Amino acid sequence: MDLQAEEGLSTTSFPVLVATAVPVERDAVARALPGAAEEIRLPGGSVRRTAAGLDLLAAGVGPALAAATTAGALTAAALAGRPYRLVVSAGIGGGFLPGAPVGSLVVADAITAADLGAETADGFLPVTELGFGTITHRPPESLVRVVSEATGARTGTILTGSTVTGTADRAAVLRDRHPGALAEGMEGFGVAEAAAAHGVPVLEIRAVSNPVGPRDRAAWRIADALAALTEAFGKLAPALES
Ligand SMILES: O=C(O)c1cccc(C(=O)CC[C@H]2O[C@@H](n3cnc4c(=O)[nH]cnc43)[C@H](O)[C@@H]2O)c1
Repeated sequence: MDLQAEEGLSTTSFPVLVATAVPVERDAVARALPGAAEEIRLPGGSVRRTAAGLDLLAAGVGPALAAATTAGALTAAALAGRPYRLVVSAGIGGGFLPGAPVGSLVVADAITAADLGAETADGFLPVTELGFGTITHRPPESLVRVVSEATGARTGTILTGSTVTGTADRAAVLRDRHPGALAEGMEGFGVAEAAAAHGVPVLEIRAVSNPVGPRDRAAWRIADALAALTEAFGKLAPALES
């Protein structure tokens, strides 16, 4: 169905775009939202429009694909005359212990690219120190507070990387560079870059499926984290609508 033809279906004319990485995360968010939903085709993907006024997008794994897909959805909505008023990057993620144990929820007060820069003989230099771009997007404080109060989410930096941390050494490096980090994912910064390009505020919410550290795939609690994501959006959707 054409996006423009869909005008007026939503409960709000300025809906919220929720970008997850994969369909199971999108479906976990959808389970929290009662009422009919409709699939809207876009170039490079599709958006699930819910009666709650949240459009759900499985934007892909990793910052580059997530940025490209999110930018496509933002552009399509703007061209259709119903631009999004907020973008939410949501999904499962790694949690830094002890601040963010498995099963907990984290909302970002800073969305930071952990590996965007250059290695030098003297260590890692972020792109900002090379004179380019940005490595951090800051969600509006008032919205972060709304999410935290509605869901009980812990507030801190969520790091974005193209590689899932898999060793204690790498986790220690990240802690050292980002003392405020509570969680790690692979999409938040990409989604935030797309939102910033459209002048739309962004949030990132991660349900913790595994600790950040030595890789132990068997210990990942993906089902529990997806359930936490559903519970969070059940509380969040009414708060975001208001
Ligand atoms: O290592 C594996 O065997 C493996 C199997 C299934 C999935 C993965 C992923 O890497 C999924 C990445 C996916 O989930 C988010 N995520 C979850 N935990 C973390 C983490 O500790 N660090 C970074 N990202 C994480 C991420 O946003 C991706 O969308 C691996």
